Amino acid sequence: MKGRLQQATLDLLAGCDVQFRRETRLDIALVKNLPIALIFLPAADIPTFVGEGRVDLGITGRDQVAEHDATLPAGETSGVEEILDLGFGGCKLQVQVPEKGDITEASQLVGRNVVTSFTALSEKFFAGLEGAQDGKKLSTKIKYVGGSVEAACALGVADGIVDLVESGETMKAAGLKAIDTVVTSTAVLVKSRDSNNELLNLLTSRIRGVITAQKFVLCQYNIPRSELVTASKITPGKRAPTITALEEENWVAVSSMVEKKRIATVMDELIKVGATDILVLNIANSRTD
Ligand SMILES: Nc1ncnc2c1ncn2[C@@H]1O[C@H](COP(=O)(O)OP(=O)(O)OP(=O)(O)O)[C@@H](O)[C@H]1O
Ligand SMILES: O=P(O)(O)OC[C@H]1O[C@H](OP(=O)(O)OP(=O)(O)O)[C@H](O)[C@@H]1O
Ligand SMILES: [Mg+2]
Repeated sequence: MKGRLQQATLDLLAGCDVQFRRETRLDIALVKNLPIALIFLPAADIPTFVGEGRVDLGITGRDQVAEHDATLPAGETSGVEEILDLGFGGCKLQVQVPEKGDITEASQLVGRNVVTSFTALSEKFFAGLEGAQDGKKLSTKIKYVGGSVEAACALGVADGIVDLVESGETMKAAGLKAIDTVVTSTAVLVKSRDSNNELLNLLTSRIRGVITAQKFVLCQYNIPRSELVTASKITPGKRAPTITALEEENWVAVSSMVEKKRIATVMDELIKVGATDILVLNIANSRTD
């Protein structure tokens, strides 16, 4: 996880209490409080190292895993197994063409020049459009470039590109528009298919705990017992809400994990069914598996 995903990954490791000091210019670091080594690799190379079982766990983009898998011969199982969506690093791999051109759909690029860093996924995508069977030569010409893919159309190297889009600013600045999506991506935790050991499971469990904690808040409220069934449907919790009796007769206190992105709506609904004293608390960490 070198590059763009690095900071979020470092924050995640800190949340897991994985302690290490990385010497400048060194891409390997020994963890102080666990018998593991961390290796900082470019996102695109991680599926190869993990897939070959050289590294047990990896953090990279789902787009990179998909690109790696697309290079495998038909029928071969990938050595890379996705175990967790980490929620950050969201982006889309999209087909883009000049804004002021006559191309409006990807099929119009068939037989023309396409530039990308994701050649295997692009070949698959255009093979699909061409109805080409495995092994049949593609008429669309897919060329690899390592970076600044967005410059290819303006430089006359490509009629269209396949590149990542997050905010869309790069695309807009280069005078391009998206006409199709090849893959939607977020950062993922991957494991080597044949790796399985206690440390791997421990680390996975810690990472899952931190990610869950980031995704959820704890919602607490008081509600008349008569409304409990209705309220519990609004906040079912991860397993079930925790119910505590209040000193006041016929009232209960409820405490339940709620997805952060749903919390405003959940509070609106709770108010409607008679909940009072609604509190929302951040969760620093969690372990639910
Ligand atoms: N603009 C972006 N927004 C969000 N995530 C992105 C963006 N660009 C890339 N990513 C995600 O981060 C991963 C790694 O991207 P990164 O830019 O670090 O690699 P790179 O382009 O190969 O290297 P570099 O840009 O350092 O030359 C991508 O595969 C993708 O999953
Ligand atoms: O939609 P946006 O928010 O503008 O982000 C998308 C851009 O980010 C990535 O490039 P990066 O900065 O990694 O440079 P690179 O092309 O050299 O990899 C990607 O290849 C796009 O060019
Ligand atoms: Mg990049």
